[in-house]
Amino acid sequence: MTHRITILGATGSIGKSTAEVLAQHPDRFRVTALVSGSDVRGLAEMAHRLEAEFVALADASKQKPLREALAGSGIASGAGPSAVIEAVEREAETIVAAISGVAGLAPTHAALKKGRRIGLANKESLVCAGAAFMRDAARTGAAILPMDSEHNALAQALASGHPDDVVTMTLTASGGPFRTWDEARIAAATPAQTAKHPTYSMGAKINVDSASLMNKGLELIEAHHLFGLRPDQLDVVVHPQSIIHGLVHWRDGAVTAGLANPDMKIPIANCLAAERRLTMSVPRLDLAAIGGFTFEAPDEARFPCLRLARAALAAGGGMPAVLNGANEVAVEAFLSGRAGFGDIPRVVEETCAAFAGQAGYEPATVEDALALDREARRIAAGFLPAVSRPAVARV
Ligand SMILES: NC(=O)C1=CN([C@@H]2O[C@H](COP(=O)(O)OP(=O)(O)OC[C@H]3O[C@@H](n4cnc5c(N)ncnc54)[C@H](OP(=O)(O)O)[C@@H]3O)[C@@H](O)[C@H]2O)C=CC1
Ligand SMILES: CC(=O)[C@@H](O)[C@H](O)COP(=O)(O)O
Ligand SMILES: [Mn+2]
Repeated sequence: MTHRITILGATGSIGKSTAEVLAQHPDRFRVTALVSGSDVRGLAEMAHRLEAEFVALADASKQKPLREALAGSGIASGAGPSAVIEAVEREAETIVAAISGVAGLAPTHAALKKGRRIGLANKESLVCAGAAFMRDAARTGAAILPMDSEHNALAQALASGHPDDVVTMTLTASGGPFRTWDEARIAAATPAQTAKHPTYSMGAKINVDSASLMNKGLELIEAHHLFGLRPDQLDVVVHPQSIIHGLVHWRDGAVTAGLANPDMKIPIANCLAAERRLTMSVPRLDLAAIGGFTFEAPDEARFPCLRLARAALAAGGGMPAVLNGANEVAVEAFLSGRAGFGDIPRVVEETCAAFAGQAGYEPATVEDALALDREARRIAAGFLPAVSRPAVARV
């Protein structure tokens, strides 16, 4: 039977890697729908290539150019929030959730409410609304398949034993492009420098998160929700080679690790497979060629975002949503030149402190979590560096 796939975030790094996996199995998969933000040309080109049934852009102003780009193809299209929901609700066996940031939460949640199988790359959905999201998944029967490389490796390692026998889990971090830099150099880093990830080619936002180690903090929160472990059962080790992605430590002292070359096609293929694994044309892991693995403890003094994320996880309730919203505001400002790299942890810390009085508040629904996200963004924007205004000239 052909397996129908919908990709949310189709024109991004994960979306393109998913298309490469599908291209290796043209008889097995069919594309129901593709969704992106505003990239008309990229989406139309992909829709033609993958013979999608329907495409949607979140940007409602792009309806006309999208229709023109698809003219004569027979591919239906729409633009704006209702078109995105239409894409999600069309019949498909698996939805790949790969929109960047909390913008992915509402469409992913709409897929979850339909009880779909979800390949979840969009970690921000779980960070913002993890408890409500997982509760709704259990209620609707939606299967959440971890696509993030560490969580995918952990899910595979976990399958070798009983979940009640897990003592701890370790997530590995590449350490990012600034792993060996001193504090002052990190604080002055530029967007172009964050784009030089040592082991993966990824989108701009996750590149910044990886460079600040916020990505690993978000992943601890993601693991907490996916695997139901307490914060003290989750830790991080820096492993610059990105070959070991996650380790499960069992009660008898054994450790099961998930290894693979750093290539997102591998976890994506794992999520798209059914009972049997997909055959993938990817380079085989060659340990002798790699030569050695190294490990370091993460340095939370140089990378305070990891400490802040751990604190938000420990605080629980809505604090991870606040952390995530503040981080998105600060990262956006950094990427557009309105803030420095060193402003990111400061804005996140000040925003989390501003919400300390509401530490016990747990958003009961995804909508409540989104409301908290909006409020956190409003507060975080006030902590961004003041826009420099030209001095009034003497007349
Ligand atoms: N890249 C990677 O290797 C990994 C990524 N992830 C996670 O996967 C997610 C995607 O990352 P990545 O692929 O790198 O990101 P990219 O920036 O490369 O791609 C983001 C995608 O989301 C789309 N998009 C942005 N805003 C909206 C919106 N409001 N509505 C609909 N679509 C939107 C973009 O469309 P457009 O092009 O039109 O702007 C694009 O297709 C993130 O949550 C990230 O943390 C997890 C593990 C690894
Ligand atoms: C590929 C993937 O899963 C990313 O989330 C990756 O983890 C980023 O690398 P870092 O380990 O540098 O955060
Ligand atoms: Mn990851």
